Amino acid sequence: MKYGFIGCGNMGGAVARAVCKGAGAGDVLLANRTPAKAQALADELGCACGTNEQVASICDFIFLGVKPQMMEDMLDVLAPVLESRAESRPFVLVTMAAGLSMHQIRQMAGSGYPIIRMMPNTPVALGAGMIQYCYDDVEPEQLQEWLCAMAPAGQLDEVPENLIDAASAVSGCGPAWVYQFIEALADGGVAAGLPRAKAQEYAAQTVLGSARMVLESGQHPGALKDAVCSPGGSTIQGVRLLEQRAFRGAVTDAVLAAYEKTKELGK
Ligand SMILES: NC(=O)C1=CN([C@@H]2O[C@H](COP(=O)(O)OP(=O)(O)OC[C@H]3O[C@@H](n4cnc5c(N)ncnc54)[C@H](O)[C@@H]3O)[C@@H](O)[C@H]2O)C=CC1
Ligand SMILES: O=C(O)[C@@H]1CCC=N1
Repeated sequence: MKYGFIGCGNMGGAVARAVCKGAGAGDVLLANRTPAKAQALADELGCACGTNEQVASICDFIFLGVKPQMMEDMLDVLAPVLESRAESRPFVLVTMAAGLSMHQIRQMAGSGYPIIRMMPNTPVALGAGMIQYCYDDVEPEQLQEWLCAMAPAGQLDEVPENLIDAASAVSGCGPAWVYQFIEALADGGVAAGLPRAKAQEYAAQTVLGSARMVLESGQHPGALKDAVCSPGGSTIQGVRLLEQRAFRGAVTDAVLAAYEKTKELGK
């Protein structure tokens, strides 16, 4: 079995979904503390389900999808399993844990195994994720194989490890704040008289289309904003109000608060 997942929650489950597309479900093995959760996802994706020990024993890429605070206890149990196979059947650890460095994961796993550290986000579930990654001691063929398996997850960007925490605070956490914005935009529409379902559709499609404009036009977001604001029109009144309420400063501070907390998780 090539790809194994330990922890199939919101993020591990979304990545497993992508890898089933990229590598084929027949090459994927899922494990979770509550086995029924892994079983339900395995049934849906058409892949296999097993135990942490099985993933650690037989998979070539071992995705670690548990919370950072649970990583040490989880790996403590698996360290002897990893050690006993390392010589005969090498493997790559793949961590997605916020705040934990490759060095820390290796210490917890018991040795300096080849490792990929990635920072995905939940839109990975739809193939629309943003994933930063870095690695150490991984063979070029192994990396290529991993990149192929991960391709259906979304945009992959290699970065030095010292940028992962900052990236996590933008694209790892960012979906939560975008959902808050969509909810608020829809609430405004409902307040102005739109039915809820229409308000939500209009808000979400607006965020999707605006994001595509930024990515595909290459224009600065400020210039794109200016193109919406007619002189003496309605939009600039909303811009004025959001500036009064320190909208952009609040978002920037949210990123920095998340960045500081991410660094704390690694201590
Ligand atoms: N949720 C997100 O948007 C993102 C999460 N991450 C990272 O992904 C990792 C997982 O986070 P989530 O999926 O959000 O958490 P989650 O709580 O949804 O999923 C964690 C899963 O691990 C299972 N688990 C816990 N201990 C276990 C053990 N000893 N053995 C096997 N399974 C075990 C839990 O039952 C649960 O299903 C974390 O390290 C987090 O930092 C990274 C980027 C984004
Ligand atoms: O909130 C968290 O800790 C995780 C890391 C990035 C997104 N969610």
